[in-house]
Amino acid sequence: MHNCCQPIYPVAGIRTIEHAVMPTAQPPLMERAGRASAEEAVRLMIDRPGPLLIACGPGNNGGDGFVMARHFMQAGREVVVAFASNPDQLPVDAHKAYTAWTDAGGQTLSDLPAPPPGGWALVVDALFGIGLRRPIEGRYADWIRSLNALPGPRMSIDVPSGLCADTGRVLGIAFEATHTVTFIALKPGQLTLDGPDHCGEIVLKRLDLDANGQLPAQGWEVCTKLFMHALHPRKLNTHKGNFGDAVIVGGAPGMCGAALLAGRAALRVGAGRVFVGLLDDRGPAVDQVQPELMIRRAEHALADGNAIAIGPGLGRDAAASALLERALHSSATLVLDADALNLLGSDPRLAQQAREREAPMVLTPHPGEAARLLGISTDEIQADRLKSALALARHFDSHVVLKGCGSFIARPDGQWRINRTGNPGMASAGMGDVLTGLLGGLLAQGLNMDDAVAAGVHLHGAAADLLLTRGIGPIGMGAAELPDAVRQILNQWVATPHPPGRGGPAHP
Ligand SMILES: NC(=O)C1=CN([C@@H]2O[C@H](COP(=O)(O)OP(=O)(O)OC[C@H]3O[C@@H](n4cnc5c(N)ncnc54)[C@H](OP(=O)(O)O)[C@@H]3O)[C@@H](O)[C@H]2O)[C@@H](O)CC1
Ligand SMILES: [K+]
Repeated sequence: MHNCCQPIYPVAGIRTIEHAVMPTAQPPLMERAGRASAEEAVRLMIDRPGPLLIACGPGNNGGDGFVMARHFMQAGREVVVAFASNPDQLPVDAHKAYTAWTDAGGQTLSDLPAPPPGGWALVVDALFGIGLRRPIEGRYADWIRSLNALPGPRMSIDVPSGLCADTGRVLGIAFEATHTVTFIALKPGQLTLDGPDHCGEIVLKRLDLDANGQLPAQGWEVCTKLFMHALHPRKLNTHKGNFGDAVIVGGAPGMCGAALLAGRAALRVGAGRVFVGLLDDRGPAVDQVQPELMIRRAEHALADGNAIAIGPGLGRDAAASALLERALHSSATLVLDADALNLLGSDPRLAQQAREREAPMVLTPHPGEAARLLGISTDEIQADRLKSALALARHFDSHVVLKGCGSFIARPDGQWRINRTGNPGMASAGMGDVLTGLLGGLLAQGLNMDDAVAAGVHLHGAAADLLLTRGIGPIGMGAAELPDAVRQILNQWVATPHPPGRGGPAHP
């Protein structure tokens, strides 16, 4: 669990911070970055004798690699540096680092050497960092392919080469790191899409800079500190009326399970009463697993709650559309998911009503639903998930959760968050319905939208992570298994509101 929130900057923000501090920074930032990388490498090489291999590229990322190499050589460790570029074309700082390396007696090889008999103690990728501008091909692609095939730990400096630091897209081919040492601040591309698969464990080295002090961040990592102030231990003198009424609307024929899953999640997150409105006339009158749920016909349920979550298994027929229209005209706080989003994407009139709605609302699309809402392809959504989430939040003037690896929370004012809990066990049917129910249940209890969305998304992933520790998944993890884990985690959080975690600045 992360209990401190880190600011996250796209490349443009990192550049702004660098330019502000570079002229006066002593020691220079590259010296700090190279030393910090060396410190981390030492940790990874405990009990691993033998030389380390550092592959240096044509820019300042390569410069970090030269500084790192120098530190190891001065410490008496054997280092092999591969560098295929013209040193005279290195940028100023990297050229200084190259010269310091060769002045200290270091050499470079223009091609990757064969591994020594006992293998490399560590393979370091200092080819490209935040300056990657186009897909990698030719010699560097061959290098990355060879490096990825080597056994043992693999460390990337700043960003795995080939990974777009802004979007998490692989441009051509990307280094598959087991560890990434990143500088100044986290970057969005490390935390979403293909970023987590390529970064491995991420270690942040701030280089003694206060990024948020230099440039107030728009984006933050979701952590418990963001929302714990809104979750309180229960007083003794309480009753169900203190914890709100959540309404789930959905469950067309063949899809009742989706609405029930959402209802169960709303109960387990603490809603006082949960009503499930089903469209299917022949749907169950009672949920045998969770008989606490009050099941009724969808059109009768809408009036019951202060928070309405509409969409799970809703379908897209005229009855579904009419229910959505009624929900949009209600004064309840709304969660829109699944077919509610598909209806908005296909009916401009409903979309207009959603845009004009004044009461708080959150949309929780997966990439396919987001694509329908914006009238573009799923690939275009995934090409820049942050940009897509922010565009949706602006368009609908509401909070948006763009689900997927590294779910983004976007606000209409351009602020955003990214969540790091969760695991691939969640790539299964019904997980989105559970999130919808969690949000409905938290909003019914009176949490404001910022707190409810951050808490719901974080809790959703943390519950799946708890199941993983019990050997449940990732393969075969079921959405119905999540609500009980949600209850366990939430009660732990409330009992211990400030669990120990990494150090670092608190979110303001
Ligand atoms: N600035 C600072 O103060 C600090 C920076 N730091 C470090 O610097 C890194 C950023 O350095 P950077 O800006 O030099 O970019 P970097 O990632 O080395 O790549 C640029 C080079 O790659 C080339 N190139 C790009 N794409 C390519 C491709 N597909 N295939 C082939 N070539 C390609 C590009 O060539 P060009 O596009 O100009 O032709 C250029 O030569 C940052 O991640 C951190 O590690 C730290 O020391 C802290 C202080
Ligand atoms: K790199």
